[in-house]
Amino acid sequence: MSTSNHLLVIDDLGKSYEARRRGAAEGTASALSGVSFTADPGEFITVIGPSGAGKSTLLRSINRLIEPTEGTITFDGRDITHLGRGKLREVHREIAMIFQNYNLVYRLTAIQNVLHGRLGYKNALAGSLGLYTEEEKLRTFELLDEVGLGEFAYRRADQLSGGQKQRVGIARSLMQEPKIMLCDEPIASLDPKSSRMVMETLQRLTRQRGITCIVNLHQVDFALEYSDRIIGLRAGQKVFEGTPDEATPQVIRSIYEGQMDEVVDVSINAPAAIPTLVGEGMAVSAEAAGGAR
Ligand SMILES: Nc1ncnc2c1ncn2[C@@H]1O[C@H](COP(=O)(O)OP(=O)(O)OP(=O)(O)O)[C@@H](O)[C@H]1O
Repeated sequence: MSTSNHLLVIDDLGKSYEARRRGAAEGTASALSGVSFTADPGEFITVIGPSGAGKSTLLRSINRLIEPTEGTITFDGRDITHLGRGKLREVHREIAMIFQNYNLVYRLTAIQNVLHGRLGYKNALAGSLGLYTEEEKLRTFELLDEVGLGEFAYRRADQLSGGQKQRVGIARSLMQEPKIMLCDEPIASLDPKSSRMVMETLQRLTRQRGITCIVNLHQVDFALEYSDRIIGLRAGQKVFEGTPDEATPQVIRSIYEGQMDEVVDVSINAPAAIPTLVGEGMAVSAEAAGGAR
């Protein structure tokens, strides 16, 4: 596969875990196998698939929070698959990560959390003493404004709503000046209205700043609504890659084969795709339509 011109090239990526459960035979279990795709600047890509399909494994392998056991990851023209710790730390500045549980320090204010986005640029002493430049401090205000949280700058993180916490997480990741944002189920704990705000914020960042977003989602409707491209995983393998228009109800059904009860339809305003599936006798959890997993 040519690595030229793409921001990210994932080639034949695989991950096997040691299977050493009590009573089970020793060996390895494949969580991800032969996954290849590319991502370009400013693209909004979602990864969908049933529980256990390998979505988190894929996302976390890209920045090597999980070490892949096969394949290569080329980021910005550089093979980072086997990069040592020091060099990887430099690369991590440009690969931000957004987590389902926000990963904020709750006793600190929104601003202090956003400043933490600069830690990757500081030595250990400056980081632990919280030595930030005036420019960096000003930047936190701008970024909190940008995600609609200017008035909450001095609010402790534990006094923010879930959607606000996630937007602080997004502002913090922007402090890194990333080229790519990996978002692992960023809206799984949020109600539909907050989910929409977070998705709109992420989409705006890709459009306006040319940041690439790769987002793991359970909410198929949101994937259809916000993505430039959708990747479907099933049992660790890529079984679909295409535009939302190409992700027909039939395609969605094939990705979730036998697990349609996991399809989460959160869209109250545009429930176009899922009712078609329900109409064909597929089960969609009524509880799931509330947006939480
Ligand atoms: N640390 C681990 N050790 C062994 N197996 C693991 C480990 N982490 C994940 N797995 C397995 O790898 C497979 C893929 O898991 P992964 O969490 O990537 O799926 P997922 O699509 O993100 O699921 P979910 O939507 O439920 O979060 C699953 O079968 C899971 O049990």
